Amino acid sequence: MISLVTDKEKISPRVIERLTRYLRCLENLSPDDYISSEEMAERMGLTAAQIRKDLSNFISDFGEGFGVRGKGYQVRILYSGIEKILGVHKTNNIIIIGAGRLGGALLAEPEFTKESFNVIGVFDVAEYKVGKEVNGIKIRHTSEIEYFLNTKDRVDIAILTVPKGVAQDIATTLIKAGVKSFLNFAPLKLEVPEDVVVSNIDLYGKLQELNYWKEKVNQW
Ligand SMILES: NC(=O)c1ccc[n+]([C@@H]2O[C@H](COP(=O)([O-])OP(=O)(O)OC[C@H]3O[C@@H](n4cnc5c(N)ncnc54)[C@H](O)[C@@H]3O)[C@@H](O)[C@H]2O)c1
Repeated sequence: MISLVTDKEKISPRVIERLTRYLRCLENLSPDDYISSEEMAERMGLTAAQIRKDLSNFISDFGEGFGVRGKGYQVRILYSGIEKILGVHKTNNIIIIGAGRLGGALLAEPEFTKESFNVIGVFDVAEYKVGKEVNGIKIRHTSEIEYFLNTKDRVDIAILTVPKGVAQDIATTLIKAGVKSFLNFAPLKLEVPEDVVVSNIDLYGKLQELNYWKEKVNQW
């Protein structure tokens, strides 16, 4: 229905990050309402120009932008458009490797029972965890991964919540079996081929960033 990237090469990761925030901003609004870039900017602590610039990277299937002159963006259209850009309007099958503290917490997250991000498998090496269920999903032994990937549904994203020392080997095995996207929590840079994407989550790094900005704000 809506939204094509005009030129993927030009889209920076920052724009994609802001798109996910736009979705969060829109999801509490009435779908039939319109919202201006100024109102969105105020709600999100951004500038209206930034929002307009981000959204101008994309066009609708009708060859138009998202906004309606004098009215702003219709919530429903902008929301579904951004979902389409991000690919979250379709089901993404996820596996989690490492059912420890972090993996267990992610599994308990209700977002992962939604259709758009659907956890279809969880793997761990600890025998005493294998066979247990978390959030209705049975933990399988890591040795079953390759069989699982060859026989079950397509896996779109693998989340790595394993110790640093085993993460690369696991990623390599998964890549050989066709997994192309990783959300990596292990504190190392995964070596992956060009056609594989990795998003690293580093909470400690975020705290350091925050600390920098906290100090800056105190100086202003
Ligand atoms: N990115 C961040 O901000 C952040 C924050 C906390 C932890 N971490 C990292 O996330 C990872 C998990 O942390 P945690 O606190 O959940 O650890 P944890 O020890 O509680 O869990 C790790 C799990 O991985 C399993 N495991 C070990 N080897 C495995 C293998 N070969 N195959 C499958 N499973 C295996 C263990 O049995 C355990 O259940 C660690 O690498 C940690 O450094 C990152």
